Amino acid sequence: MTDPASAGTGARDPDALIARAGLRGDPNRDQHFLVDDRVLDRLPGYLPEGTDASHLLEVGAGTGALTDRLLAVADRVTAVERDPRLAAFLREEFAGEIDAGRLTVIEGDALDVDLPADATASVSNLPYGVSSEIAFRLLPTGTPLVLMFQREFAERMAAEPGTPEYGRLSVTAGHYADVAVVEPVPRGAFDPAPAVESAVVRAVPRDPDYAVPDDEFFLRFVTAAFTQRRKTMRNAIRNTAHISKLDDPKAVVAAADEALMGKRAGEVTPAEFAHLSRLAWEVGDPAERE
Ligand SMILES: C[S@@+](CC[C@H](N)C(=O)[O-])C[C@H]1O[C@@H](n2cnc3c(N)ncnc32)[C@H](O)[C@@H]1O
Repeated sequence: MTDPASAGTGARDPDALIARAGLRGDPNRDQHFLVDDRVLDRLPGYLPEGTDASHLLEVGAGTGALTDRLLAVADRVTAVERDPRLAAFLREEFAGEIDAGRLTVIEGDALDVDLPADATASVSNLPYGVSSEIAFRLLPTGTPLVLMFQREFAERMAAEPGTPEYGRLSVTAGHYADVAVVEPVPRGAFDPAPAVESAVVRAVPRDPDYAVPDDEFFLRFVTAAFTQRRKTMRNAIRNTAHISKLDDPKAVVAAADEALMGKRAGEVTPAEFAHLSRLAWEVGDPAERE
C-alpha cells in the first residue's frame, strides 16, 4: 500500500489520494480535486486569527486532500460528500481518524443533510453548481468561512457599491459577514481543471452596522431592486412589488429621499438599502405585516 503521508509536510499527497480512490473527477458532478499542495496548505490559514478550530466543517470532501489539512489543525472535522464512491473511499482512507472520533463523514447532499450545529468554522472547496445555495446555508450560522468559488462569483460576493460586480450577492452576503477575496486560484490547481478560474473567499461573521425590520423582507427588497438594476430606484421599487411583496410601493417612493430614488441599485449602499427597507416596512404595506 502507498504510504498516505507524503514526504516533508506529513500531509497526504493529493495525487496519491486520487490514485488510491481509483476514479477520475467527474466535472458533471462538480468534481475538481485540488492538487496544488501550496494552495491546500494555505487554506486553513485563511481562517481569521483566533478562530475556534475545535470542529471544522468541510462541504464536498472529494478524495480528502483538504480534509487531511483540516485534521492537522482541528480537533474534529465533519466532512460532507454526496458521491457514494468518494464517501466510501473517505471512510476507508481515514479509518484511523474516524475510529479516533476525529472525523465524521456525512454521505449526502449538502443542501439536504443536517449540518452539525456545533461546527465552529468551515473550510471548503465547494461544488460550484450549488456553491451559492451552500454559502447561504453557511453564512447565517455566524461562523468564520473560508470557501473556494468560481472567481467571478467570489468577486461579486466581495464587491463594493459603484463597481460593476456589486449586486444582490454583495449586499446579501455582506449582511452576514465581512467578505474578502483572499486568493485567486488558477485552473491548473485542480484535477480535472475546471472551465473557469477560481478564488478563495474569507467571510468573517459580524452584525451589520445598520438595522433592518426583518431579515427576510430586507433580502427580498434588495433582490427585487437588483432585478431592475438599469432603472432608477424609483422605478425599480414601483416595478417589483410582485417580488418585494409590497402592497403600496408608491408610498415608499413618495416617502423616500429624492436623490436616493434617482440612483440605480448598483450605487445604493447596504446601509441605504436598509434605510429604504425600514421605510418600505413602515409605509409600503409588506405582506409580513398583515
Ligand atoms: C470541487 S470538489 C472538491 C473536492 C475536495 N474537497 C478537494 O478540494 O479536492 C467538490 C466535491 O463536492 C462533491 N459534491 C458535489 N455536489 C455536492 C453536494 N450537493 N453535496 C455534497 N457534496 C457535493 C463532489 O462529489 C466533489 O467531491
